[in-house]
Amino acid sequence: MGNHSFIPEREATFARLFYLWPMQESRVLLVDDDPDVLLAARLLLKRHFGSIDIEKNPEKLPFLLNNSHYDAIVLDMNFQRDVSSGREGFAWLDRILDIDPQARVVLFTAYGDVEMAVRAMKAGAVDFVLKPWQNDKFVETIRGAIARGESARRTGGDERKNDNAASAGKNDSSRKPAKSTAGPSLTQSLVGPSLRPLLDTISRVAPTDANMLILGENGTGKDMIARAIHAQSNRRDKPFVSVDVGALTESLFESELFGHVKGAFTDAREDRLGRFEEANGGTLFLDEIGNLTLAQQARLLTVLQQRQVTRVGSNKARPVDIRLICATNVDLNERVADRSFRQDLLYRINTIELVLPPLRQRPEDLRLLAEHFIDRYARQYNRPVTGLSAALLTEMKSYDWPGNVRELQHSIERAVILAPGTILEPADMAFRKSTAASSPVMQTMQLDDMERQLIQRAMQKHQGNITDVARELGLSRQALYRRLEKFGM
Ligand SMILES: Nc1ncnc2c1ncn2[C@@H]1O[C@H](COP(=O)(O)OP(=O)(O)OP(=O)(O)O)[C@@H](O)[C@H]1O
Repeated sequence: MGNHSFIPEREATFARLFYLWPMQESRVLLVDDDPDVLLAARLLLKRHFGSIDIEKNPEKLPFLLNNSHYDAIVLDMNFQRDVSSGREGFAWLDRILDIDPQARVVLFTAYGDVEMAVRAMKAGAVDFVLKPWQNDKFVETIRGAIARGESARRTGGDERKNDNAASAGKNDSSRKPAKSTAGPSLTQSLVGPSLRPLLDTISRVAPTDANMLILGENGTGKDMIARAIHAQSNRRDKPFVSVDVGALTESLFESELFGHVKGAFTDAREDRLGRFEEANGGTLFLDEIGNLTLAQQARLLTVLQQRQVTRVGSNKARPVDIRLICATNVDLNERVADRSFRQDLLYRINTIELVLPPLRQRPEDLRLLAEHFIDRYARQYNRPVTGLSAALLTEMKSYDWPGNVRELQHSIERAVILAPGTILEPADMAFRKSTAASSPVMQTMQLDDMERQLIQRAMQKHQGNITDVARELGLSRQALYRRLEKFGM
């Protein structure tokens, strides 16, 4: 168990990575509207990477990316002090990936809760860094991001897109219709004995055009299941288009889904196909459907009923032929009961419902999943890791995996890169603090705990100066006061 020489060995492994990927030649771009953050981060990263560019204004991103190549981009989530939703960060992340789908973006956030991190990864970021940061962790994260990019370049692919196509559509922010990457062999990549009955159901319902609703927590494999359905359907040679509707802002929703014509609004410089039309003849996968506003639900319902879309700024309706698959991690029946989700929309999308249990409820899948990821990352990073110890498996079984398979995958990836031996041991894996957070109450407690610690640290650092603490944490002063009160500080 306790490997006390862990830290020096980790360092040794870093040295190996350093050798494999010459970080001294790497270029990193930091984008944050706080000049203090920029300066401090540059000071730190300068010692480890070739050159560090800093930029206060995210509007400059297109110019910078079109004129320089960066091996990693560190992007702030919240550019307006009072906003903690990360929306702006997500919008800029999308923009970066539109310009360069291979870009390695690490998001910076004071709100490093599990959900935000998971969303960030899903939206195409390779990692995230919590503010205030820990120096070694920050450097390690950037290093990992660069190393992965380098490795993907060498193997001629992007591992985000090779994720058995699971997150490819989401990460591929280029506007090209996501090609039907979900080949017939895909279901074989869905690892886990507990999934067998689900896969049997899929093979029966996939060839029908029935609308499907996939339910499950973040990271349980909903996207993979959607692709497996498409791969076994009669539409398999047509596009599979995946849209994270939960991440679309109110203003983007319509033009993203239904398209727009030139001149429809200021930025509409040319006609643009919406996702419905891109998916024509194929499958449209709408993820995070539970997050739609009532107005968005009404617009979506109309399109589904009429089976035609009208691009923003046009009055011509165009027919669309799509098979619809939706997914969500929220309880839609509860939403219907509290009237935040339309019952008629639910009935239209849930002809067949599939439920993906959280990873903590299927411990029998852990070993195979872990071995699957070890095999994959050992090959990808050319590391000699071949398996995991019984002790590690036991520990994995007692952990509750709040980020589900995605969290397991990322933990194994890191462990494979950093492990000193050929068999992964408990000391090689970074489990989140609590191992018993299966109830929502426990999860809230963890987040509260994390938040309290962040505030405490910032208060110490700025000797109780509320303005400085609020600025560092990306909070308004009022929001900070509310939290101080909540934590009795
Ligand atoms: N059964 C599985 N076998 C192999 N890999 C899996 C499996 N389930 C999930 N994964 C991997 O876990 C990651 C997350 O899966 P996926 O994106 O499908 O989850 P999701 O439920 O759609 O997540 P979200 O709710 O955040 O959109 C992917 O990289 C995928 O490759």
